[in-house]
Amino acid sequence: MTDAEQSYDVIVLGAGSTGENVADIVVRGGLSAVLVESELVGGECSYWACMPSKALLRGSEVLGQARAVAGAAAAVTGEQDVAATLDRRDGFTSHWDDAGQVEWVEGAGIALVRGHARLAGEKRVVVTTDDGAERVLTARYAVAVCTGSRAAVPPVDGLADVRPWTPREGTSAKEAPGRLLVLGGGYVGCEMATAWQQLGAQVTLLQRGDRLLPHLEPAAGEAVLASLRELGVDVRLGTDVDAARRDGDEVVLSGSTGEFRGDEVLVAAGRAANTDDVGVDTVGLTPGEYLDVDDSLQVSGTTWLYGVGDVNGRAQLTHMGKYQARQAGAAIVARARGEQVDLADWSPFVATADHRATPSVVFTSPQVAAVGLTAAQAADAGLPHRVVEYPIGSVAGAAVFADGYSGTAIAVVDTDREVLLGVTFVGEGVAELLHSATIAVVGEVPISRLWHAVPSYPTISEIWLRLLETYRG
Ligand SMILES: Cc1cc2nc3c(=O)[nH]c(=O)nc-3n(C[C@H](O)[C@H](O)[C@H](O)COP(=O)(O)OP(=O)(O)OC[C@H]3O[C@@H](n4cnc5c(N)ncnc54)[C@H](O)[C@@H]3O)c2cc1C
Ligand SMILES: NC(=O)c1ccc[n+]([C@@H]2O[C@H](COP(=O)([O-])OP(=O)(O)OC[C@H]3O[C@@H](n4cnc5c(N)ncnc54)[C@H](O)[C@@H]3O)[C@@H](O)[C@H]2O)c1
Repeated sequence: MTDAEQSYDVIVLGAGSTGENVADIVVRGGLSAVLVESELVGGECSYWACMPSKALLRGSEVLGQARAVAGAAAAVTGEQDVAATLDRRDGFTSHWDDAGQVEWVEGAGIALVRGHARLAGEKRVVVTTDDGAERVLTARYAVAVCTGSRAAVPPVDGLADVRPWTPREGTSAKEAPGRLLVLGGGYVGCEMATAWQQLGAQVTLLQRGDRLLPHLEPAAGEAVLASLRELGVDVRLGTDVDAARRDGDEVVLSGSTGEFRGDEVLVAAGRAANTDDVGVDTVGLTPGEYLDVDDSLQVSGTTWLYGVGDVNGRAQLTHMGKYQARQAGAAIVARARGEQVDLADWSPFVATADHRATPSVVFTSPQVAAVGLTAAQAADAGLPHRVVEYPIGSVAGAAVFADGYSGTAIAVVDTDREVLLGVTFVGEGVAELLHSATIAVVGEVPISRLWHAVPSYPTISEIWLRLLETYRG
């Protein structure tokens, strides 16, 4: 080590929600850690993803829920104050200032270096700081790459040249665009179309294939499609966009179903791994690819390198990145102490839930809350299963929640073991129901025991009872 080099037990590349948690866990475990961040401490979730997008959606959701209750609806006499909603969004992002998160990092005893980090061989990282200087960091035990992901711009002719919005612009725009084209009908496309249409834009959503939210139960995409159309969004399924151009101030997309014009286009077509400029080639890996990791988040073929969060492509959700961070952090600490790390499913060192029980919520109206396997995934996995479905609107709690409540619950039951493989709820306000399902799936609670988990009356949770009764037949 030269004088200019600094050594830490653990180096963490990227101070998003994942990297922050890896660093925190290893420091709590008695190791020293340094976080390297090239942009804002807190990463996408805080500034350009979860928090601003949910803030953009929440006002419209509250208004919709009030309008769905006779009596209360009479009080909704005005329109949403869009400027105030955008101000509230700006508050959640701390006006894109990370001072609060930096304070947390310092308070947690984690060192912070600002700059662009690149691996430079085993356990060695070179950071290029904003003034162009280089700092060399070496790790005694481990390096965790938590550099996340960015919007993937699909190979559509001319798309990169029309300066499309990515989710960054889609969540941080200072005003609603007049006409917004949304390319992609997955999580981002459905949420952002729901948000901006209700904040004054005229949205056209273009999605290839025959449904929205294709990775979820078909009922989810159907309900969100109906609600987007009711809001006035022009949804075009079966539209594979293959060319883009600017025509004066307009952006024009062409696809298999015609030509579409707007003032802006939001690309919501999936993510790409931030591994293209992180020096992974210096340790024998291919830049641009997701990091291939085992269940303790250790990069295959190494003993010191970890890939945690969006960068491994396993489950690109903030809560799953933080879960992986807790598991990887525990594994790093144990290995540093020379302890054996148990790689069996559900051990304290592995992220088994990535495969078996990933929960997610799409914050559209209705919401889609899902955990574990869909029916199609259970079939693909060759698991013996039965699908049980029930309309949530028939439950007393739902009828009280909103007049004419409409929703669906779907449970996928493993018929050999009589446990739940997956559950999906589609309806207003179902996000908070999801954790009950996650506990049932992770705990592999037998159906016979779930009968004793009595939901309170009159809550939407009574849907559990209806699902169990339907399964029993
Ligand atoms: C519009 C949108 C809405 C979303 N909403 C939700 C939601 O509601 N709930 C949910 O669970 N998930 C949501 N997600 C997904 C969620 O944002 C991600 O899963 C999460 O942010 C990933 O965290 P991460 O720390 O792994 O990566 P990031 O948050 O991407 O953090 C990586 C960090 O590494 C830094 N970095 C990259 N390269 C380098 C380098 N070479 N040197 C130094 N630093 C580097 C980056 O600047 C960044 O700060 C949403 C995503 C989008 C796009
Ligand atoms: N609420 C949440 O938890 C939340 C919200 C937003 C994002 N996220 C995370 O971010 C990830 C990325 O979201 P996303 O919506 O960008 O990706 P996605 O994979 O969910 O959806 C992208 C969609 O774009 C379509 N598409 C791609 N190229 C196309 C083309 N040329 N023409 C027409 N359609 C095309 C695909 O068919 C796909 O359905 C999600 O998978 C999720 O992990 C989570």
